This record gives sequence, structure tokens and C-alpha cells, in this order.
Amino acid sequence: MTSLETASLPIVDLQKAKDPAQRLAVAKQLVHALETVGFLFVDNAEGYESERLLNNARWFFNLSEQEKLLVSRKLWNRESRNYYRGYFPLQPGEVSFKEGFEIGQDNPSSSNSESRSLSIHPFFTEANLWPSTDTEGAHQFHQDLVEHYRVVRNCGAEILRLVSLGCGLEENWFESLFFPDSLSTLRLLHYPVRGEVADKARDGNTVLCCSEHSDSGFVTLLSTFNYGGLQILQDGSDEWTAVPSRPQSLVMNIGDMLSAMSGGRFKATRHRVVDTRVDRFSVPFFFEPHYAANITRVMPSMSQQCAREVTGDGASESAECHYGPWLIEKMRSFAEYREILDSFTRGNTHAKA
Ligand SMILES: O=C(O)CCC(=O)C(=O)O
Ligand SMILES: [Fe+2]
Repeated sequence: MTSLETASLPIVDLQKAKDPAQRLAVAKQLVHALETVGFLFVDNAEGYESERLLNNARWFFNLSEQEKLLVSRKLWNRESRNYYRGYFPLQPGEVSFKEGFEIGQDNPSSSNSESRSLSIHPFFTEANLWPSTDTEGAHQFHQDLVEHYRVVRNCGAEILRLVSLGCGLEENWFESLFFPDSLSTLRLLHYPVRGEVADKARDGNTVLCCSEHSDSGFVTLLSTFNYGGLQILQDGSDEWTAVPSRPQSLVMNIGDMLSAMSGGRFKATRHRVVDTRVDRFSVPFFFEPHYAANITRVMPSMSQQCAREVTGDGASESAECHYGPWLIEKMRSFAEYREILDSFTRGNTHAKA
């Protein structure tokens, strides 16, 4: 067995980026990281409190199964009002061995007129579910998560300003895709130590707890705290390398959509999580466009193949494709959503799940 190499990830320092004399150099460093490794560390994200976030993740997953089911999606609790955001339990027998809790923007401002004219899908107007304030610590948990959401959303916006700058574009080139109400998702994850390992979770001597994938969206800002387990497969390589822990930093990578918008110049690097036999927590934030955002925009000076890569062969170069409807179609490819989505299409909003 060959030993696993540690990936050497670039470090982008957002504190330095605030200095006008260094901003362009940081922006270029960021663009270079996206063109090569596709993964990097982001240092000094303003307001980021790693330990507080980890404590919140621990607090949540320590709740009883009963309390967690009260904030779960309808798929796991028929009484729930939510189809899209909320808690999801472990799935024994699957490759991925994790439970999670997802929120979107809390109390979004009113949808912009473009979204209204597209009649936003009910999935995306769901209010977040929060543990009952009768439980000690629940109020603080709610406050802290909303604050972390704000911090990483602002960090994502700053990252995209730097990406634009580093590519020679106006810093606000991406802005209209994300504001006012982005569909961004914050996900708390818990990977417990597993007893029995399903055969399909084995890759040779390695046991996986999150299967190999690339992210689908724009920018992911991930907290891994002091945990190992995350591995990446760099473009053109057939060897997995380990992402070291850097507890005060965010791990950043990009998804297929930003890769496509860059004409393939930026890498949406494949990654997975291996079982390190420890109780593991992580918190990804997926910085996503708003419902009506036209995702067929191609960054100027990039290759023009983007529209077809993102939206499939049906799209013409001039056709617009909006993020929300695109995401719904993508979800339809997952069995857990297909039936629910079909029943919405048939007009039955009381679908059984
Ligand atoms: O848990 C991790 O470190 C990575 C999770 C991940 O890749 C994802 O949720 O997309
Ligand atoms: Fe991922």
C-alpha cells in the first residue's frame, strides 16, 4: 500500500487583501489556486469563530433523536412543515455515514421582482427549523448559526470580488447573481464512528464516510476544525492526497457551476472523506446564487462553452437559465426528492414522503 501524501494547499489571507497595496497580488494568488489545485485555505475571514461553531455543531448533534426529528425534513418526520431544509439522520448501509442539519438565509428580505415573476418554488421559501427554545442553549445556537451564515456569506462575496479582480474584471462582476436573497446553504455535519462498515463504503483498505464528488455550485467554505479525513483528487492525478487540518482557517473549493462559468479554467476538484475512526464534525457553507440569477453568464475572456456545460445540450448561447429552476431539476435526479417534486408539479402540496 502506498502511503498517502499530504496536499500542499495555497493560503489566501483576507487580511492582506484589505491592504490596497497587496489586494491585486492576493487576487492573483487566489485565481492561480483555482486554476491549479482547486482547493485552498482562507485565513482571517472577518468574524469567523471556529471554536464557537464547533461547539454549536456538538451541541446540536448531542440532542436526543426525538429533538432532532422535530426539526427534520418531511422525509423523516411527516409532521414536519419542511421539505428542503432541516435535519437528516444517518443512513446505515450507505457509503456516506453522516447526519446533518441545514439552514438557508434566516428571514430573507422580500424576493426581488425577477424571482417573483418566475414564481419561486415553495422549497426555497421555507422558513428554517430551529430546536425549541425550551431546550437550554437553543436560543444561543440559533443566534450563533445566523451569525456564522452572515460571516461566511460575506466571506464568499469577498472571495468572488477577488476572483473578479484577479481575472481583470470589475470587482462586482458576480454581485448581481447573489444579492439580495441568495439560496446559500449552511450544513452542520456529524460523522459518528461507525460499527459495521457496508462493503460499498470500502475502497481497498480505505473506509469512506463521504463518497467522492465535486460540489455542484459556486464557492464552498468548509470548516474542518482540527479533523483530518478530507482528501482531494487533483486534476490529472490518480492519487488522493490528504487535506491537513488548519483549525482557524476555512477550506475553500469551487463547484461545477463556477468552473463552467470560467470555461473550465477553474477546477472543481473532486474530494471525499475517509473514516479516521474518530467522531468527526464539519460545517460546509455553499455560497449559491439567488433564484432568478442567470447562470449561463460566462466570464469575459473565458471559453464560450459554459452555457452548454451548465445547462445541457438544450441551451443555446443566448438562452438564459435561472439558478432556482435549474437546482430543482438537479434535485429531481435524487430519488429522495423525485417523488416530492413530482407531487408539487401535480399540484399536491401535501405530498407524502
Ligand atoms: O465533511 C467534509 O469535510 C466535506 C463535506 C463535503 O465535501 C460536502 O458536504 O460537500
Ligand atoms: Fe463537497
